[in-house]
Amino acid sequence: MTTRQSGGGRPPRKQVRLAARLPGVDGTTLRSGPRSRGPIDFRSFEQFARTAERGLFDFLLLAEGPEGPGEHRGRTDDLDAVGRPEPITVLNALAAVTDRLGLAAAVDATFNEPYELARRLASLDHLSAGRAAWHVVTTSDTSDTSGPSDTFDAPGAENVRRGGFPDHADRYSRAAEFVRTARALWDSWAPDATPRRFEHRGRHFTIEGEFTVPRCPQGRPVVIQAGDSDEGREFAAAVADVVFTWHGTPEASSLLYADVKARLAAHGRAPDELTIMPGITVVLGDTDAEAQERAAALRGQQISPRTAILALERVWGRDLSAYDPDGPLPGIDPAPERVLVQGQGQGQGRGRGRVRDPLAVAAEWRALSEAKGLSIRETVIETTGRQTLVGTPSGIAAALDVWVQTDAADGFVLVPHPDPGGLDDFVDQVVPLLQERGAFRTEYAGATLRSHLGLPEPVGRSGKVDP
Ligand SMILES: Cc1cc2nc3c(=O)[nH]c(=O)nc-3n(C[C@H](O)[C@H](O)[C@H](O)COP(=O)(O)O)c2cc1C
Repeated sequence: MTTRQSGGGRPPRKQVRLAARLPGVDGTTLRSGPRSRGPIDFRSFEQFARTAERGLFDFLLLAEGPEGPGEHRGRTDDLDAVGRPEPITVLNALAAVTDRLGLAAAVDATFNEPYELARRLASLDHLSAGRAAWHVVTTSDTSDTSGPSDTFDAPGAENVRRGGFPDHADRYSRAAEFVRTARALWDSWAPDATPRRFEHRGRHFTIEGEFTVPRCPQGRPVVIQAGDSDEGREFAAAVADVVFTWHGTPEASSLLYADVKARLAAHGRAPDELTIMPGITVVLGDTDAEAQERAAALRGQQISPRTAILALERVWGRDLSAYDPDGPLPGIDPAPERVLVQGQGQGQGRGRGRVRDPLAVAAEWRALSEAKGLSIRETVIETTGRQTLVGTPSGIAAALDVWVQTDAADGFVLVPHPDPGGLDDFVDQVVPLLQERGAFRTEYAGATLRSHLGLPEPVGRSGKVDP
């Protein structure tokens, strides 16, 4: 949202939105070290949530995918969360140890059902007194290791798939109808707190009855969207309150920002009814050089020799286990077809498959490796990293503020690498500087997530929706 705040005689200033994301299936989080308790321990979630609330963040987002941990030729990826709890359940527990922080869960609109999910989200909204959000995800049917490393893969969705995997457009059409149906259910209680019958007949769902959860404190939980395709952006413009993106440079982000905001008018919405928040990873240091050193050390930890070979095999589509990670890239070309590395069943590792355009990615990697004299591992480190901002707290506060003031973003979803503790430095060192700049709140003004985001409470309607 583009609320502006004036303080200390300064002109009104667009406010930066902040949120934090804890990955589910993942390829970037470092859970090693003496303080790490692993991805299933509630205390890890609690620590993260308390830090985000101390930083006055709008919300904490728990990522999720239908797939199990990323696996390749029978071995689980080094950095994947093996054993992770179901996000909405965790958020219900977090509601009891936080007061103001918004609580957002990624839940797939391809594999769930509106009545059940609407109930679970409305229940979370009641238990948290108005802090629930739903990140509506649809799950990709391909992965692309040249982009973010935690893409979400259909091949891993066998554990929940019913019949064939729907194509891209169908997934979005189901998601749009899913959200409309869920909203009709949330709206189905009359203002005098009596339930009314709902009825929905559509292409994907035909349901009727009475919704069992009373109208929730926010009216409707906040809706977050992240897909980047044309359909994904249209879907966001039609239904989302927040867009979460991976466009991690101001240039890329401002293009997306202008595009998505321009789509709102066709849906009868104003630009500030949708908040756009790129996911960013920040590495801090007392000096720029120290921050760079720390960033390099983190990348080295993330890309072990084994992970480097694995990333290479996903591009080349061949068994490259005999290659030395500290040696040069393979002279042979990637396998041309979309066949996958031999080994498990059809040969595809779960969770992450082959990149979209292997020949182009291989050519890019080779060019980089030759130009800079990089080994396999160094090339993977250089090409798959996602450390958006590396620098001093003041440099980073200034950069974030500029992104927001120039409408390249409305705010950011922080995705820290080390867990736990990855968010503390940002909250302790960068948040106060954003506050000094008059670009970030110094206290929560309201109690609900809608109020943090400046969104009005929606007006309840009848239980009928258009298909
Ligand atoms: C920033 C971002 C975060 C995402 N987070 C999740 C997630 O937590 N779980 C999931 O299953 N899919 C997630 N997705 C996948 C999207 O829901 C969607 O399925 C995918 O991006 C394909 O749609 P598109 O072609 O419109 O981009 C995410 C996508 C993006 C861009």
